[in-house]
Amino acid sequence: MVNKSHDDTAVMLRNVSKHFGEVTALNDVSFTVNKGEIVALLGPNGAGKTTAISLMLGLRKPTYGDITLFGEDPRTPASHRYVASMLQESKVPDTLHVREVIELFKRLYMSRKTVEEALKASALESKANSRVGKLSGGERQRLYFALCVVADAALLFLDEPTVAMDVESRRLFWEQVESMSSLGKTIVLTTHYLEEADALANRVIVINHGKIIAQGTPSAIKSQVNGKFVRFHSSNLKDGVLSNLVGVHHVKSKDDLISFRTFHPEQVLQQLFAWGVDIKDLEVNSVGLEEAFVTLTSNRTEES
Ligand SMILES: Nc1ncnc2c1ncn2[C@@H]1O[C@H](COP(=O)(O)OP(=O)(O)OP(=O)(O)O)[C@@H](O)[C@H]1O
Repeated sequence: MVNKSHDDTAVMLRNVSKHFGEVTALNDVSFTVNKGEIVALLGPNGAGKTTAISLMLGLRKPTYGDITLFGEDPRTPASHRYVASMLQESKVPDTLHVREVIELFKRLYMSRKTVEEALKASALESKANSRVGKLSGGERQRLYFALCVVADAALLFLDEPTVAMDVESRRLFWEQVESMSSLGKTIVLTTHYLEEADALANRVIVINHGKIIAQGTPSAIKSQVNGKFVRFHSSNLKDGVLSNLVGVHHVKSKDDLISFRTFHPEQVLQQLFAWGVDIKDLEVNSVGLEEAFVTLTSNRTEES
């Protein structure tokens, strides 16, 4: 039984599990997405991200648990008018022209957005009269995004939306997603580009083996493993010196370039200086989201 909600919740999953025979793709997952939020689902291959999207879209039925979109069951036609999606297996007929497909979606969603606006948002103006079958992989992805733009739906599900896009297209896509969010659209995306989640998402939900293992703002996720990367050149650092220091991890050395991770860079460097280690071109950087993600999903624990 689904409860109607009239609050700020756009998406709600409560104790959702999905089994495919012996495989547990999602295991007791609960989260909400508020109206206007951009939430990124992150996780390694097979983590359960696409399964979560397909359940939220009502394409599959959860084995256990409840899901609502704006208080409605996603499998009821009523909820479909709010939603547009870019899925990994998206397809449109190759023989249609780009402009025709966008026009078709505009009519389907009875949207007031214009075809020109969608072409511009996806930088496809010059391809408007090309057949879909002639588009490159990246242009095809941009077409699927143009369909989301023209649909003008309140809620967007984007499953690995920037796969095959070049750097410039990806930047344009980020700008467009941000501007849609500023207009109050709610966006749920999956991505393997962790810098994308860092750049775009208000909140990141990290999934591994069908379970949520962390969630929060990108900086909160990073702070869960808030060590520093230290890198420098040295001509006289002896092998094994760093590995024997307490709180120094992942020591790597190649020729005279040394790198390691630590929660206490000041103390470690002070010690090295005191020992007369020659240190040049020193860099101390915060751990990026990518590193945080790898650490979280590989279940490594490190003492400080
Ligand atoms: N239709 C299906 N039948 C059987 N098993 C499935 C099915 N769909 C997904 N799975 C399994 O469920 C698990 C989660 O898959 P899912 O596609 O949701 O992962 P993902 O996080 O989206 O991965 P990727 O990043 O590779 O797209 C995997 O073990 C997958 O093999």
